[in-house]
Amino acid sequence: MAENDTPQIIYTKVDEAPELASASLLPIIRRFADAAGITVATRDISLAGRIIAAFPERLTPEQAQSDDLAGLGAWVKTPAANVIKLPNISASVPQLVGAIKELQAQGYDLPDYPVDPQDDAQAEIRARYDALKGSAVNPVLREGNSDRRAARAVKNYAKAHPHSMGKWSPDSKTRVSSMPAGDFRRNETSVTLTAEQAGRVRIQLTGADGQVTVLKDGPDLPAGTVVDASFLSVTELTRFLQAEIEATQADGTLFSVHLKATMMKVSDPIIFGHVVRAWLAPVFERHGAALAAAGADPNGGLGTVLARVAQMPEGDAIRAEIDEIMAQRPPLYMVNSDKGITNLHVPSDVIIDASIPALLRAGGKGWGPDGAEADTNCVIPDTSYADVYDESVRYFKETGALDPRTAGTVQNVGLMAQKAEEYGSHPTTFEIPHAGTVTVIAANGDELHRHAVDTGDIWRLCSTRQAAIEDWVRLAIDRQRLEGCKAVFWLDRDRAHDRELLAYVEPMLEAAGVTDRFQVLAPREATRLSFETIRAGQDIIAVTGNVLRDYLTDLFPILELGTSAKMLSIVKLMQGGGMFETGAGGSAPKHVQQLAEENHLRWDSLGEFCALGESLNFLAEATGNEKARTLAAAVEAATQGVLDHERSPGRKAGDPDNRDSHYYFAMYWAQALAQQTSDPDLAEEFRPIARDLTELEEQIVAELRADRGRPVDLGGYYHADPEKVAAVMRPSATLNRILG
Ligand SMILES: NC(=O)C1=CN([C@@H]2O[C@H](COP(=O)(O)OP(=O)(O)OC[C@H]3O[C@@H](n4cnc5c(N)ncnc54)[C@H](OP(=O)(O)O)[C@@H]3O)[C@@H](O)[C@H]2O)C=CC1
Ligand SMILES: O=C(O)CCC(=O)C(=O)O
Ligand SMILES: [Mg+2]
Repeated sequence: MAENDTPQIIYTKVDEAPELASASLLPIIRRFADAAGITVATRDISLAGRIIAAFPERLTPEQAQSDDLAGLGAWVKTPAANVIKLPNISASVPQLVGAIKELQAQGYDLPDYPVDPQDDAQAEIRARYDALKGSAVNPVLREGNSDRRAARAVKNYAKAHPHSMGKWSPDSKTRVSSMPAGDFRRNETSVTLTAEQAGRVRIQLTGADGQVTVLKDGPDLPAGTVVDASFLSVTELTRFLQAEIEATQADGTLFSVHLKATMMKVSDPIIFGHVVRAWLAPVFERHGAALAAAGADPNGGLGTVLARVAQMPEGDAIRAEIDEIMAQRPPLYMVNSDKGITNLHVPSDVIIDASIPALLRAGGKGWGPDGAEADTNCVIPDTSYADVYDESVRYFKETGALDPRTAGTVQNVGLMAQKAEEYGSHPTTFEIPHAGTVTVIAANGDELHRHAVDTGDIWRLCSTRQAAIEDWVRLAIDRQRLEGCKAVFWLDRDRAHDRELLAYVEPMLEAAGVTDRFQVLAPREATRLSFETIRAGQDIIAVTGNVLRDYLTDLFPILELGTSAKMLSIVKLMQGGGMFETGAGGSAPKHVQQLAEENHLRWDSLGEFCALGESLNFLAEATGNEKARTLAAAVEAATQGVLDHERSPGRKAGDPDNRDSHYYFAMYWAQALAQQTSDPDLAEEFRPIARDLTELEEQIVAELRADRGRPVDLGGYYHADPEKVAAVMRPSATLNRILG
């Protein structure tokens, strides 16, 4: 796999907008790093790259690719690891199928995705593809806990240049609705493994006839692991969804469902499928068997169902029935009203961590089928974390929108290492095949959990390791000591899992003598305190589990900074290495479409700039490379320059875009290196570069913008042509020549 045998920094090759941005930014980074003798290698963790690596035997030597994710997964467990990790696609089935089709069209002899495997060979193919589905990258690389916050300069910039905020009205009809009973939170049980219980657990389902099915022999869990089990009742879910469809009709609002079908890749597509089923209930009641036979799987979304119906012999009649039902339903919250893409079309189009904050920023409004904004019923079936959003909605109705000019900031310390909590649960999540009792049996035979379940219920086991928990608490203590601000553990004494965590947290705080510096609050109370604190202009640290880490590092940044793309996201790897994620958001699919149609890339690489500075500083600390430290200081100056001179990309074609911002970043970076005095060699090397980049500004900018406003050809979506991408993303011959 080696592009370079001993890289000092690995920059990930990903998908969509950040990958397009890399085509322009990475050559700049490499040119500058080279001056300090630093090698920056890439590893391909894109969806297309992972698909290619999964089928080596079917591809030509030119097509075949190594399994870079496995290599990186091993590297992050070593002290030398230094990774700049950009956001990648966590694929839903429609995205996976799209990527496979694109690669097939490019001549890759890949098998189709078997929706309904008919034999062992197909089941094996399906298993290989399923391993690539959903959040298959982040949990492998995140061998440490998470420290996410806005850099001081970024926060100050947001205060001085506030983004627009929608108005909140006290009589907004927007609300969050969740199951009244039978959800994961209410069914949760939790234990901490003793030394005797450590080892391989067994998960089994015992039917009414006494027959035992082993759902899973494993995983192996060490002593001290917090092991939770829970299930979501499908009967309760269906009842709840029917009631909410009716209630939405009565309220006169839009209907929307917000899930995390990417990270929760087993449970949430099933829940999403139940929403599609409930929405089209009469059609599924009448034609369930025919729809299933045609592969119209509601878990793939309304888009998949409609596409399959169109291929059925009786398709026109069923489609007419679907249209009739849709017309009777309340209006749906839309992903794209121009194209008729609803909330229910694709399970990965509406992802809760980004979707709800965007709605909150807009004053509680979603987009309806008529292209107009409207109040919305936000359906979040499970109550485990829905309180955070429910309290946010209530708070803004009471107080009005947050003012980004004066708001303080909520930082996050997140428990993430070693596939902690729900985000590591997909190998131990099951759609229950028949009614019975699920038990979890420890290695020594002790029964750890017992739940009575029904056909179709979604049962899962989550685990959180002691080493990860202790590392997280130490990180929280360190961060609080450095910031000196309020800090809150978002843990609920009424929740089984949280009580087990507190049994670790409280003695550690006590032993460190810092109990008085931390509060412990349930998510609802912690949400309110956080908003009250930042509204008063103060800062606060949210110390949370993995799901809230994800949710809050979009929620607060989107309200405070307008986006989570500008966040500093440090993963302090437990074996001593460092991983620097770029921002807290995703891969912005809409941005690719805009580039293809109008040659404008509105992706903001500020997250990459922040990660680069941290990565270089980390390298300097780890290896004593003083030039890396000088480069890092200059990166910080360049980032400040981009902010001070407002060189970030604009949203619309005609505005400066991502490429312009990279050019200015390079110019400020070179200027800072030319001006510094701690390393005369670097100053000497960058003086002519800084001079050329400064003096030739007009020419470079003209070349960068020459073809804007017209469609461009990237040669693919998931697997674009690198030469075509380079031509689009590096259009200035002058800039390319200066960078050599
Ligand atoms: N760390 C990771 O690997 C992550 C991966 N993902 C993956 O990313 C994909 C998309 O996820 P989604 O939830 O839609 O979230 P995104 O963050 O990609 O999109 C939400 C919106 O945020 C804005 N945005 C995000 N990043 C930037 C940026 N750098 N510059 C400017 N604007 C930005 C864009 O707003 P606008 O359109 O208004 O410009 C974008 O449409 C999914 O496949 C998901 O699984 C998601 C989160 C993290
Ligand atoms: O891995 C993913 O699918 C998304 C991760 C994410 O949203 C986050 O870490 O903020
Ligand atoms: Mg997130």
